[in-house]
Amino acid sequence: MGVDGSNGWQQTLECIDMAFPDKHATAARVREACVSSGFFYLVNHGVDAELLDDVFAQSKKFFSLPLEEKEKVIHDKNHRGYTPFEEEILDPETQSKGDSKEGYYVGVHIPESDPRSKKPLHGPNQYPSPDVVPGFQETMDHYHSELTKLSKRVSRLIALALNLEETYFEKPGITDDPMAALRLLHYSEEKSNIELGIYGTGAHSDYGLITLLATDEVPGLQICRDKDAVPQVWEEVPPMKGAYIVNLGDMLERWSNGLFRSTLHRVISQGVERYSLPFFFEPNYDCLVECLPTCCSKDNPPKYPPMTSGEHLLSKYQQTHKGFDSKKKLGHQELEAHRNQTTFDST
Ligand SMILES: O=C(O)CCC(=O)C(=O)O
Ligand SMILES: [Fe+2]
Repeated sequence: MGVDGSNGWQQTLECIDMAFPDKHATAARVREACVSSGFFYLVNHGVDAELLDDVFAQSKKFFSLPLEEKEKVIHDKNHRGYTPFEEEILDPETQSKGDSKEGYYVGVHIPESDPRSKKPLHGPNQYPSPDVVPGFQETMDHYHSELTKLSKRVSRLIALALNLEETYFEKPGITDDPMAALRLLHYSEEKSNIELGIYGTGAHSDYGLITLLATDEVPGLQICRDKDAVPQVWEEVPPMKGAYIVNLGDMLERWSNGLFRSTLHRVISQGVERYSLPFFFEPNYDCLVECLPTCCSKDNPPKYPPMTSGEHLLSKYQQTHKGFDSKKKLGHQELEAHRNQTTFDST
């Protein structure tokens, strides 16, 4: 194993060109990628390069503020706002301390007056004061809306790749009220050390439908195609300027009965600062995720029990973030009642 923790070899990931005119040919390549690694690059995606540069610039500005300023927008009960260094620990069994990164969540802005704001993880966004980071809110809201549109376009390719109708994931109840979250990430200069359990981001798979990740040009992301291999083989995913790195979340793995992979990944920091922007596109809170009829049969029964998107996200956030407690929002009984309602609604 190399000093950086990689195993020194690498297979190139698929690079999907969104401008390619034959969508069925593109979907076939997406299928290959989803089955073999659960990761692919995305180019010609239509997101304005200047907008992306602005988001990185605003993110740098925010993270360079003094801690006391950042703590004014510390993450709230809906998981919006600032998460300090080491607050998150994605792989507690392997890590000796939290991830060497700080973050900032921007979700779908739902005003308190909207009844949906009563649901866990739903509510207004937090933003730093415009006097402190001018233009932050406008830039982030614009980028969030562009990435929501792009995620829907990618979900169409994924639907075709699963032999479903193109708009399957856009049907009412699935992603028409998505829990889409943009996260700004800043990794410190702390060099990762596998022996000591110090990681930029501990090994994990993402939780939802898809993640669209933009990174700066500093390497560090690694994937492990087979989490059960002994020893695990980690491959680097080099940064590609202007491209997104798309990866699949747990919910897609469950929908597809394990055919499409939600692959383990981590960040090994090289001793230099790094900035990245994952955009997590998650189904509606109440969406029931269960094996698609086209992905199971008598010989291939469903491998996972059904669950709702909201339940999965809440349990993951509780496992990985020190300060997260969604029960602050709903009383336990209300949460139970809400769950029962959810299950009833979506069957
Ligand atoms: O920073 C990166 O490159 C990856 C971050 C990541 O995997 C995540 O936030 O889920
Ligand atoms: Fe991730």
